[in-house]
Amino acid sequence: MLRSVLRASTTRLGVTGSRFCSSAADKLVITEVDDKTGYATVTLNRPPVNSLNLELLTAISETLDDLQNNKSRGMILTSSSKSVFSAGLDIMEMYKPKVDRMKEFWSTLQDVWFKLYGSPFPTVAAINGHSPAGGCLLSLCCEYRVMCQNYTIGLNETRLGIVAPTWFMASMRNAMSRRDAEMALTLGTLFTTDEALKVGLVDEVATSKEDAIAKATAFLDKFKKISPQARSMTKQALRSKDIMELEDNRTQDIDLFVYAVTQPKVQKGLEMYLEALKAKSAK
Ligand SMILES: CC/C=C\C/C=C\CCCC/C=C/C(=O)SCCNC(=O)CCNC(=O)[C@H](O)C(C)(C)COP(=O)(O)OP(=O)(O)OC[C@H]1O[C@@H](n2cnc3c(N)ncnc32)[C@H](O)[C@@H]1OP(=O)(O)O
Repeated sequence: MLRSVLRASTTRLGVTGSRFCSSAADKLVITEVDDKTGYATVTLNRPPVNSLNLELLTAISETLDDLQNNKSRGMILTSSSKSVFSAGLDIMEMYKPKVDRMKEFWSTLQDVWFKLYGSPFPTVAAINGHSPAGGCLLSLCCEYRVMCQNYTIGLNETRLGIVAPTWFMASMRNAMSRRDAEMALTLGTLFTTDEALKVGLVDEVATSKEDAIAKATAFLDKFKKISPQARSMTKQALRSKDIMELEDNRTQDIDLFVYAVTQPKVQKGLEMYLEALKAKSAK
């Protein structure tokens, strides 16, 4: 039985909420902990497409802190949308940006990556909708991915004329073969669910969100008889090279992001992309 709500994270207005004080629908991230298993289901809740702006990233980051502080037994990451897991980074954070906010935005994305990619507790993404770019990154940070049928997933940055940072690339390389990752990253491939299964970008296919959560739970159950400490030390050792690489280059990575995104050519590209998205949604 799910009991809500472990932590009421940042609201859509960007104000930190308190425990149990307002309805889950107001929260950017909803955390529910199963009494029996101790697993937390973390639901991204920023309609319409869970695009990752500063406030949503802050809420995710705070949620990950809470789970770690509460010695979580496992986390399932999913979405409240019926058709989108996450549309990736909120393009409005990069289009005509204010530099200070942009730096905070990127630094918070780095925090989320450190906390999720390096989390001591086991993590699964129940991908119940499209998952391009930053959405794909969130799922790649998890140890296991279960994806519902008939959606798309991938790091499609090159299709937008931008370059995925090296730590995005490392996260993909950790899940699939180097060769497939190189092809996927250079082409900016958005895989269908079945294609993603074939290349190992996802581990299982589900018929519904409920089925995805059930399969995610079954994955977490596999660790019941494994020492949590031995498990987390093994995971962190395997991922430590990627983590240290970004730790050593955090500031340069932020500077490079600001430099790249503020280039007139990139701004023009983002403008055209936004226009195309708006025109599509207006149809
Ligand atoms: C070395 C460094 C070098 C260079 C550095 C440069 C850059 C740094 C790297 C940055 C890495 C970037 C990562 C990213 O995540 S970029 C974002 C990429 N995302 C996408 O391409 C997805 C775009 N969205 C879609 O394809 C569809 O929306 C989606 C997810 C399939 C859902 O489709 P649908 O349900 O039909 O919904 P709509 O398309 O109608 O969208 C509804 C509504 O949302 C707006 N929207 C969608 N996606 C975004 C987004 N990512 N950001 C902001 N807004 C978004 C869309 O415009 C609609 O708005 P409207 O007002 O018209 O309702």
